[in-house]
Amino acid sequence: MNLSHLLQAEELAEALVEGLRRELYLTPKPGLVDLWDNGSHRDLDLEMMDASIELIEEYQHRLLEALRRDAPLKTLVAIGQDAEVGMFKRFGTNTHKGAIFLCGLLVAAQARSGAREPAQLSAATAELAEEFFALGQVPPSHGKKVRQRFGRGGIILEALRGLPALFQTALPAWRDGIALCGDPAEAGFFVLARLMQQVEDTTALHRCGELGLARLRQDGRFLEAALSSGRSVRQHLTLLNEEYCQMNLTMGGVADLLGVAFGYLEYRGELKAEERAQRLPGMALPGGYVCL
Ligand SMILES: CC(C)(COP(=O)(O)OP(=O)(O)OC[C@H]1O[C@@H](n2cnc3c(N)ncnc32)[C@H](O[C@H]2O[C@H](COP(=O)(O)OP(=O)(O)OP(=O)(O)O)[C@@H](O)[C@H]2O)[C@@H]1O)[C@@H](O)C(=O)NCCC(=O)NCCS
Ligand SMILES: Nc1ncnc2[nH]cnc12
Repeated sequence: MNLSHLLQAEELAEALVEGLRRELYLTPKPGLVDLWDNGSHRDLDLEMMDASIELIEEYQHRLLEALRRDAPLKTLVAIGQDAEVGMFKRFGTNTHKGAIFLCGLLVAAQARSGAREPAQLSAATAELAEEFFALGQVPPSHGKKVRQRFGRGGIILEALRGLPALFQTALPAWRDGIALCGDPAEAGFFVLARLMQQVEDTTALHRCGELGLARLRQDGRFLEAALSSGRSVRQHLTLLNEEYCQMNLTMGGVADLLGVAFGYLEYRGELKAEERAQRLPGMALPGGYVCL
């Protein structure tokens, strides 16, 4: 394995873990676990999600170690599957199932390709995903049921297309959000709003069917419009959270992609640069995350 590619992959892995934390602490988020509540998740809480991110950090170390010794793809897959099983055993539920896969794919694609630009990494990710899915069957899952029932692609199509939600939705959304709101914290919500409009979230579909997905789209559009016109969205997000809890609606796929997007922006130096420019106060949260 090329040493400089490997170093890039190590940096990316570290940034992705940071990104997942940033997603978790972004508050308020409808239906999702955040600093204020557990959203529509009776089986999750903040402490558990924090511990789950630590588990992803350990998983990334194992993955990087395998990449260092040029292990074949089937070994990387086994490490990912092991992390997935370990997560379920430890927490009794799926905390970051999508994130394990997305982070593993991105880190391995970065190590393989040494991609410098998003478009290159997207292409390398698509290529790796194709090899990955050619290796074997995905076990029965909520996502599988949803793909069969609603004909939606979920995380698998997302990966095979080279993560357009990250490279074509979230990255431009961050830059648009910064240009419009001039504030990294608000720009984070801007990314959330765009992802809600674009992602075929199989968690939302599994829980609430097409109506659930349509609801994400509609609320994402409203949020984007509100943020674009400079309105504060906090109160509205809090109301949405109450409604999502009543409907049992959530958006685990959007959450994972948001975390991965924050991580990738961090890796590219775009996130910290904006925060420094704004001189955001370091909060009493690990890593100085911002709670709105
Ligand atoms: C390929 C696999 C990841 C399997 O995917 P599949 O879709 O078949 O399985 P799911 O169980 O549905 O898991 C996919 C998770 O991905 C997230 N997600 C959903 N939609 C999208 C999307 N459009 N784009 C990206 N990501 C998406 C989502 O994860 C989040 O939600 C989780 C909670 O989901 P769920 O368990 O359904 O939740 P509840 O409704 O709460 O369930 P109940 O408690 O009510 O029962 C949460 O964990 C978030 O992370 C989907 O869950 C995979 O199996 C695989 O092959 N893995 C290989 C291992 C690996 O990573 N290898 C290394 C790669 S090199
Ligand atoms: N904040 C969050 N709440 C619920 N599920 C998630 N999966 C990833 N992040 C999540």
